[in-house]
Amino acid sequence: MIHVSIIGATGYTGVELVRLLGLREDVVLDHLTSRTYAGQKIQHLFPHLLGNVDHTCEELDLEQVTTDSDVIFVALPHGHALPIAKKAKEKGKKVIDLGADFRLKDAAVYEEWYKVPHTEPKLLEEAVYGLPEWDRDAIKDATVIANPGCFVTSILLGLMPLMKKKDWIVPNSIICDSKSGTSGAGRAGNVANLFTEVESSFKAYGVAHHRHTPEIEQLLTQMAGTDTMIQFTPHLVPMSRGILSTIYATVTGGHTADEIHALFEEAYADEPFVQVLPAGMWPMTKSVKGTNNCQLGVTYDERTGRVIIVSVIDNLMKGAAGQAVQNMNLMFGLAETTGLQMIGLFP
Ligand SMILES: NC(=O)C1=CN([C@@H]2O[C@H](COP(=O)(O)OP(=O)(O)OC[C@H]3O[C@@H](n4cnc5c(N)ncnc54)[C@H](OP(=O)(O)O)[C@@H]3O)[C@@H](O)[C@H]2O)C=CC1
Ligand SMILES: CC(=O)N[C@@H](CCC(=O)OP(=O)(O)O)C(=O)O
Repeated sequence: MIHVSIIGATGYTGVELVRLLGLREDVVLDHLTSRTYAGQKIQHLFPHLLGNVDHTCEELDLEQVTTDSDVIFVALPHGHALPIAKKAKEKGKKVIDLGADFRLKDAAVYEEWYKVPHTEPKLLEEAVYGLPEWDRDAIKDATVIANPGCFVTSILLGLMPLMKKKDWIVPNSIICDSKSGTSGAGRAGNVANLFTEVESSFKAYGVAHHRHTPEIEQLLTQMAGTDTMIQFTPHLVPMSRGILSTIYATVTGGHTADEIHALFEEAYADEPFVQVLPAGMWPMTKSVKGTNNCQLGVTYDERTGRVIIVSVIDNLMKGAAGQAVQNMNLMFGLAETTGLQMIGLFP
């Protein structure tokens, strides 16, 4: 049995973790924490859990949580995972942080983009970036996992086969244009995410300064082995879940559309959660809703010399809770797909 606590269980990613873990026979949910809803039953706050998860939300008692649980999922705003990971490490327990506190390897870069001091530089050094398709062996041995950002996951999976080839694309030619549903912004009240503001509308935000930019560049640089800079623009679209990223890059000479498509098919042939669509097919967010899947469409435009990749994920699943559970499975020596194999909803 794996003993689990979820810190921030009443947020969108926290409650998605409850959905994924609540009925697993190999998992015991010890503590579900929330400041606002402490003392209330989670199934009354979220009726989709009725009859399945009978826990009452609690204030965080860090001593208790790190005594009782083998692994602690932290689903809090950035900055808040640092003391939790410190205590868990002292007690020999594992942490999976869904936020950004352990993603950027350089504490100064984290402080510049997130505007909070990084108080755990040693843990940051030890933390493993939790993208299984990139380095699942490192995840198996990790004690602190930095679960990747949602936009970041869609973009990294879209570019990884090409980056690993080192010289198939011009590194600084990459443009990532991403669209997210509003659950990406979390559950906390915010005027910009009101139905009246979002409905029938579509807008760009964070243009030229979104905080996922350094995270994407850090991983692409590792994959390619050369400094890589990208242009990243996120957009907000009126849907609850889902991310669609359209990625463009200039291809170096001599590669054909068939060759590039074959590269993607081969790279992901054994990956349980990445599906490369047949040439000429393009993915849609609806196909991955509620699943841990990433679907990719890819082509090469010989006229412009650019590769075009379209990548879709569910931001709360492969972009957050699903990927976090995939990481937990790896850390505990389970089949990576445990509790995560599902077909999407349609329509
Ligand atoms: N939404 C998404 O698609 C994704 C989110 N993430 C990351 O996951 C983390 C959680 O995101 P999400 O679930 O969307 O966020 P939500 O805003 O939906 O939930 C946040 C949770 O944290 C608690 N919380 C909020 N503020 C504080 C605080 N100051 N101190 C302690 N607890 C607090 C809230 O409950 P209460 O206030 O009652 O304590 C709530 O349970 C964030 O770091 C986010 O960046 C990562 C990938 C995708
Ligand atoms: C639509 C929306 O607002 N999305 C969020 C990104 C999702 C998120 O929570 O950020 P992390 O993945 O880094 O944790 C944003 O742009 O800030």
